[in-house]
Amino acid sequence: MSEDAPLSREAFVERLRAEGARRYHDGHSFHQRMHRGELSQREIQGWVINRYYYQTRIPIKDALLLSKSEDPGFRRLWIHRITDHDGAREGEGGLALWLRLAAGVGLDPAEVAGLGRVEPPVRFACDAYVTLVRERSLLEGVASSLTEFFAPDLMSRRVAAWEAHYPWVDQGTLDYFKSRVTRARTDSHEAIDFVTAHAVTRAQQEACVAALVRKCEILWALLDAVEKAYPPAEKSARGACRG
Ligand SMILES: O=C(O)c1cc(C(=O)O)c2c(n1)C(=O)C(=O)c1cc(C(=O)O)[nH]c1-2
Repeated sequence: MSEDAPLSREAFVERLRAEGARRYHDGHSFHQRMHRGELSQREIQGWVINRYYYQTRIPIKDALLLSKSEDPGFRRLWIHRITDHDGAREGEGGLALWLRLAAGVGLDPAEVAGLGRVEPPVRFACDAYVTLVRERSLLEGVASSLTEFFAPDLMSRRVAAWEAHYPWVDQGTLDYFKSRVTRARTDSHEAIDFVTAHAVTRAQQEACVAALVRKCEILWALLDAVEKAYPPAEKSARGACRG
């Protein structure tokens, strides 16, 4: 078989799964420490403040994706992703739920919504996701959303860890993650169907893998920046002694 022959659907899906699984941010030390219950309230708050910026970029990148499609069928399929985050009315949707989570970890939701405490490298990483979707093809943009393939397991682990290890969190505010488990599963299946139907050449398949890899790098860079800005307590104490 020629090197340029397209992979079968099965082999292509397996390749995406393997590349994503190796790089997904569930393996990042910040998430691992979160799951082991090792984060302080300040570290959790830092994550919530900064991840909110990621959440705000999602409906913007989905609007860009919609604008790239000539197909009403695709637009009908995809458009709910904007309302999922923005809600059908003020106070509804994923962004509102995230702000409830912010209150649940002891933050002022209005301050989080103001984005004034977002670290510059977090902005840079999240904006890179929007840029990727703006500058690459519709197919690559959809492929970059395939990290959601891995999100349901991570969110389930996160809910279990927060319930077990962070009793000071208002547990009623974990609804965002609970609601995303099913949603992310459906969304990623829609995206995989689209990608496998439209990546018909080997070059297109490779471009999809590359977009997914870049998205994993973006999510990883976000956590690197959070970890740097909110170091573990003993590390910051040691830093303070030296300083
Ligand atoms: O908490 C997470 O670890 C996580 C990861 C991801 C992801 O893998 O991209 C998303 C989300 N959350 C999320 O809440 C979300 O709405 C979402 C949309 C997308 C996307 O690329 O379209 N990813 C994610």
